Amino acid sequence: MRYAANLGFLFTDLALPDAVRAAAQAGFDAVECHFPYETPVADLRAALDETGLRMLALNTWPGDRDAGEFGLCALPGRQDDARREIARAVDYAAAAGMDAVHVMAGRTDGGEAADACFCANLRFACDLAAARNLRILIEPINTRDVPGYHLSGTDHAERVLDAVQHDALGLMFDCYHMQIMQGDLARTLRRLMPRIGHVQIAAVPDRGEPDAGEVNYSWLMRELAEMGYGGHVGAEYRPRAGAGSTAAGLSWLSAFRDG
Ligand SMILES: O=C(O)[C@H](O)C(=O)CO
Ligand SMILES: [Mg+2]
Repeated sequence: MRYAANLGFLFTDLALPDAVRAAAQAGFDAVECHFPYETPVADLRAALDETGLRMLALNTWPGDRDAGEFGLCALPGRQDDARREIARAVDYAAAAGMDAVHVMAGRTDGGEAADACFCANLRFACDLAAARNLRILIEPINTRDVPGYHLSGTDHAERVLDAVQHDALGLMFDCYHMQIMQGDLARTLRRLMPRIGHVQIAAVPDRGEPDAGEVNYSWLMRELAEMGYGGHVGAEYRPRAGAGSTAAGLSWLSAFRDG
């Protein structure tokens, strides 16, 4: 299995280009990020070119997090803001040579208006992304960490994928969120494999290094390979000893690879 360092949580004591270099030094096969927008894309490209790593994906802008926003794309009445941020994310991802954009839904009342808004913005995003040879990802996020998040389970994600019906649209299956919300990870991954665009892991319940907690990821990664998943697995966890100690907590990487 190939592993990507999620630089939204790993090596965050470093500027993004240097975090890319640290991830390469640590032996990751790729990187992914959350919100790179303050980093000039030329600086990021230079680090990616220098290390030979690909940056797999970024997130659309979450909005005003101090005001409780965590995504704009399912918020009725915010279509202009959402589509501006989708366009910005697609432009940045294309310029950085990425594969995908994770379109963040946001906190809503969960009603039909929010879902219609989300699907319309996803169609906009998929058309924009497909023209740049990018994919769009949607990710169910657990409502214990993010109360009210519009997309929090795979049944709803499947309804959205069915409603949007676009080849560019895929499911980002974050095992941390899905273990909290619904469990049954292996069977759900196997059933949804044709629709999976990316997989992420972190320990449950503390979201730390994945070689601890209630999920046996060493076993699950072997199952994922057997299912035929050919993508990277995103290590999207918070190092227990702090971001400055990311490298010290990477014993799981070689252990998982050695199977
Ligand atoms: O938090 C997550 O798991 C998502 O992948 C994300 O990046 C939202 O910031
Ligand atoms: Mg995630």
